[in-house]
Amino acid sequence: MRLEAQQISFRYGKAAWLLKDINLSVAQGERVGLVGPSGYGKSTLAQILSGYIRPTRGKVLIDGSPLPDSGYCPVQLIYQHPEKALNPRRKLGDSLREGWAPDDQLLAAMGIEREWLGRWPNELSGGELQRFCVARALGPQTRFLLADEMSTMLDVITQAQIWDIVLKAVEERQMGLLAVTHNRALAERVCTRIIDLEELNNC
Ligand SMILES: Nc1ncnc2c1ncn2[C@@H]1O[C@H](COP(=O)(O)OP(=O)(O)OP(=O)(O)O)[C@@H](O)[C@H]1O
Repeated sequence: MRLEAQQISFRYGKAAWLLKDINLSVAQGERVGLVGPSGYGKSTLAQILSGYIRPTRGKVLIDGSPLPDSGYCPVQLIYQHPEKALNPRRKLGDSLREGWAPDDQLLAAMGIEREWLGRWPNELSGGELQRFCVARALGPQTRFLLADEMSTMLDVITQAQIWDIVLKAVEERQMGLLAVTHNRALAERVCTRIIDLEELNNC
């Protein structure tokens, strides 16, 4: 199984081109780091690869077919800002179970307390919310996980716990991982290959 960006170009409205003729591919079981300076379009590319925004030109393919228009997307994006990824009008337990129902073992491993499931998103810290977003993205149909600065806002111990869970899931289920980060040391530690967006982009 392979996630591919073919000749992706993107601009926000009439602004200058942000991404031009990007080609990249992530294979099943591969862990790829996407690095590059701030503002170069890493998050935008991650949103294109997971189907949240459509490229101005080019295609995103999973095993040669476009991403599904509806239903559970096999490419799951974990945003840098969990508060933007959760519906403020849904209790956390309902948001968590949108795509699948994580078991108690995973919730405990993620440090998610049962009592939090009945709370609203504004009643938890950013780090606590991010644990929900990670758990939600690890559904059984996930084939590719895109982690956009997933752990930046977490303390060092929680960062390590969450990366440990994610890397175990990636390994056990042979998912592909694309980790967007400013932190080259982190990319070198967790990834099998590193792509620099500055080199990939033809703007
Ligand atoms: N919704 C939007 N509308 C217009 N411009 C946007 C939008 N989102 C991002 N941009 C602009 O696109 C550019 C790329 O943003 P993006 O977040 O993709 O970069 P990034 O490489 O992930 O940055 P960082 O490393 O700082 O998170 C920035 O100049 C940003 O201001």
